[in-house]
Amino acid sequence: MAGQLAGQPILILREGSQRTRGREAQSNNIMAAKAVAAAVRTTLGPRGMDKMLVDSLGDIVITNDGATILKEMDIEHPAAKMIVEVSKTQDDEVGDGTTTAAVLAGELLKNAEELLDQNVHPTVIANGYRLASIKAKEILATLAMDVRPDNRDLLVKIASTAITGKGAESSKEAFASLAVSAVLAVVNTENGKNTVDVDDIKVEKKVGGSVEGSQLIEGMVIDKERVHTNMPKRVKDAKILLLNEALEIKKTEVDAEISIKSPDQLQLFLDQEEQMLHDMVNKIVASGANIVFVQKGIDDIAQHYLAKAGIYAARRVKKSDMEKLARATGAKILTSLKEINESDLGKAGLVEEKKIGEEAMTYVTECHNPKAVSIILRGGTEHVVDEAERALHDALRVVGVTIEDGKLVAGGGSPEIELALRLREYSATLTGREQLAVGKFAEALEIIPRSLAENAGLDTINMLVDMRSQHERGNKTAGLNVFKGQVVDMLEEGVVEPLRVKMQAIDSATEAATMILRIDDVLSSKSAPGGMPPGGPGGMGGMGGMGGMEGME
Ligand SMILES: Nc1ncnc2c1ncn2[C@@H]1O[C@H](COP(=O)(O)OP(=O)(O)O)[C@@H](O)[C@H]1O
Ligand SMILES: [Mg+2]
Repeated sequence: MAGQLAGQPILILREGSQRTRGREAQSNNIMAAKAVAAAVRTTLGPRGMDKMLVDSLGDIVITNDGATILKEMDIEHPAAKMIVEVSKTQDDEVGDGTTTAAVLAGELLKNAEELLDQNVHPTVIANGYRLASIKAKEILATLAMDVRPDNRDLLVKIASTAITGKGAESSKEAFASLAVSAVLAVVNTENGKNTVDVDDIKVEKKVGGSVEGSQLIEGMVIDKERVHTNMPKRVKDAKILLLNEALEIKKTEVDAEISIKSPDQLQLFLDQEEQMLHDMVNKIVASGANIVFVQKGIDDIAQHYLAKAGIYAARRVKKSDMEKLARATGAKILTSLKEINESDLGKAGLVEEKKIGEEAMTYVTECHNPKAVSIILRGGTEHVVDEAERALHDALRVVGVTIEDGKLVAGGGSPEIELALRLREYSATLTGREQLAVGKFAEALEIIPRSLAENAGLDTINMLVDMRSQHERGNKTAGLNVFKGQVVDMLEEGVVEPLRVKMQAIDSATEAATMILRIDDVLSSKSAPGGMPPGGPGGMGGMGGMGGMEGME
């Protein structure tokens, strides 16, 4: 890269660096971002298709979830990565609407390009988009309806909308109801404000059975069995010790030498080891604990003594499970047996080993903290259980968000059509070129109902025209029944979503689109990972089994 000053070329970038500027840089970025959006667009809605993703090790993920698809795709192009970020932000903030956000961002950029072609300056477009998004959120707020935590039916509808088309289809109602019960169990109310942390809900996956066999347990379910068959299977009034230390003697270092000269000495050495283990167990017995969860290992001899003392013990318990057990039972996680205190023990009414299918698990119920709940997720194969888990995640998050905000909107493309209509009216009140940008923003929103129709194999133009005319007549919740191919009232259909999902989708899509638009210079050093690939625009590495880049317009 060389500039020209008094005939003397000035090198400002290291040799081998790449640089694209101006309109070319914009086109590159927009094309890459659009390609990513197009890749997930066919999954949108209840009748969207699934993607099969194959990673470099041959592991397969089959999913309909936008955030998961984009996360698994090995994307290199920097602008394309920004679209991936959009869906990640959406997932972090609200847990649903990840495809919507990415698709909307792609469409905003596509429409911006049309304006760029008409020589509208990117800054003007970005400003117009910003104005439009503020207005859109204002209008959206007026479309929202109140929902109270005790309106269980409505919450079930929200959960069920979130999981429509996500593999849990056959048992949608039961699954949605399970999600609602779980979330209601963990709601925190402080000063009249509800908060939900879905991490309080422990999801334990178990392959086998069917999704309908999934169940809610009031308490913790730990995927571990007791270590010794002589231990009790069922312990009432459990006093629980959580230990992050191995109940083992640290093995002597390989190069340390112990010189044992006679059989007596060896026996002495072994006796001593056994004594140390016995002492450890005695400390536990003295504390009054009758249940021990150990994050590390338990020596055979220690197991024997624990069983003799009538203590139920499980080993190699996951760190995250230890933390959840601590919260559920009020126990402290001890790092050493030295400082053991009765007050460090947790409490639960019942701890027992139960079988799920073939495998034994530990159930900790009637916990000290009644808000501890677990869901045991069943499904025929690993792929089914994994996709069910993603569906459950969406359901839990949307119900949680709705309980926190108390606001919902109709789905099925109805809010987007209404917003498009009203934004067009709003654009008429503006002057200058921002008006054009607001108009394009309105148009971009219609990509959502359009994709819902397209993915259902419906006549897109007819459906859109029908929806628009219903909204013009004041039916604000008219949307698409994708199964019947009719425009109907989405509230009556029970297709409802949290307000926050739509708000966030508009926010993050606008933000990413305007950020990409403002870039007019891409400098990438040769070796930087994630730099502009030599292939030029849309360079995406290893798309796995995605079948390349379909739907590039
Ligand atoms: N039964 C239904 N009928 C019509 N539209 C629906 C239905 N259920 C969900 N939708 C719509 O599908 C869209 C969400 O699709 P989804 O594939 O879950 O993508 P996202 O990742 O954006 O949540 C929303 O616009 C929602 O309103
Ligand atoms: Mg969804």
